[in-house]
Amino acid sequence: MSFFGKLKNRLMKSSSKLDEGLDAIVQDGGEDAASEVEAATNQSPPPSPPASQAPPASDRPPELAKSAASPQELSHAPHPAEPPKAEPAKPQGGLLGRLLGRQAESAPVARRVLDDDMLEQLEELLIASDMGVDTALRVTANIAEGRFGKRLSVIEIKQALAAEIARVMDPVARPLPLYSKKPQVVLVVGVNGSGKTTTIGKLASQFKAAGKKVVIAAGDTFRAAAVEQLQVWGERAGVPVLTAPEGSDPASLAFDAMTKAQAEGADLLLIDTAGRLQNRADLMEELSKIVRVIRKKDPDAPHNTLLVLDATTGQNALSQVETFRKLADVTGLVMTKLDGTARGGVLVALADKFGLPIHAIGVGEQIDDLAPFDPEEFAAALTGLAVE
Ligand SMILES: Nc1nc2c(ncn2[C@@H]2O[C@H](COP(=O)(O)OP(=O)(O)OP(=O)(O)O)[C@@H](O)[C@H]2O)c(=O)[nH]1
Repeated sequence: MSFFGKLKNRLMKSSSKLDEGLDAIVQDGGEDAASEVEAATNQSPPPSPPASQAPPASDRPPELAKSAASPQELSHAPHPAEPPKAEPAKPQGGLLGRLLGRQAESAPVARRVLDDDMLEQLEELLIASDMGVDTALRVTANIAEGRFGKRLSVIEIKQALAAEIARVMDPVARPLPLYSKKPQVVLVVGVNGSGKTTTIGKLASQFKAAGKKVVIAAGDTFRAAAVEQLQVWGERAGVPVLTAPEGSDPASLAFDAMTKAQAEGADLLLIDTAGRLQNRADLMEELSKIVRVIRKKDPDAPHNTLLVLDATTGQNALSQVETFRKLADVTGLVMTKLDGTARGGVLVALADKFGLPIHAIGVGEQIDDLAPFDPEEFAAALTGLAVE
């Protein structure tokens, strides 16, 4: 199954929440437009990205190019600002109905005038989906522009919402940059349980599969279980994992790993770190010592500092970004566990508030459940617009 298919299926909780909420908002104060011949389905194509911001297909990583809608599909998609064209209803009356020349009436499509009341309900729905107050207000204000006072169907609102979400997310959708520098050092930070180890395993395996030589340093030396878990991932990926005795200095392990990676001509060195936020001063010192030590070997290292966030923590992810930006020079984000959470909206809030690159998202525990972040796919999946 394509990653888009997985994303769509696994974001069901978030999208069904928005789906149902939008349905309820339109029904509440909506009028049935039974006279309009329009297919009552939410299976419309994903909205086209805003023309000014859509990246050319050639700029996308191959994984995304594969899963994104084809140019033909996109060219058939209605512009988010325009209501979709009415499609002739298919005869549904069954054999007898057709023999008798009768057709089932096409299901009526509810519409509602976009007024202040409806905008307020929309804001509340977006806030409930973890988009945060500021972002929810901005998104609804932009949806209202050019549509205020118009009668909208659920599909039209979803298309407008998806287009707006994609517009917010587009500037932050950046795959992990790869440099010619060897080894490229990637420091991975985040609270315990956010998915650092799993993300390192997935990244290692994907880069290895792409022909890169990868070394992993199990820098959370305080948790034997974390080290063991990383070893399992390393074995799976066929990547060496450097470990140190429990309780030993992670900076010294990072130094050894850097030495090994340089000696072996590795392309990538992934360094896991501890995530104990209980004592921020200790953690800050630990992280800055790792950085100091690896800079003795390469003054530009680490080349990336990835903050791994767990989507199920919702708004808490925002405060984690604030905290870790103080502890380390965070250069990009990875959001894990987007599967099975109703809190996917937090990614929109993160993009809107911090503008940090979102390099990848995780939608499961398997090795291939990590992919570059695609704003249009995400927006379509989150709003429930996506189709196979
Ligand atoms: N459903 C789902 N689970 C995930 C995802 N990423 C990680 N997990 C699970 O989340 C749990 C914690 O992940 P870890 O990778 O151990 O997190 P960590 O940040 O390394 O945690 P510590 O080792 O405690 O520091 C594990 O059970 C993973 O299998 C994801 O994208 N989706």
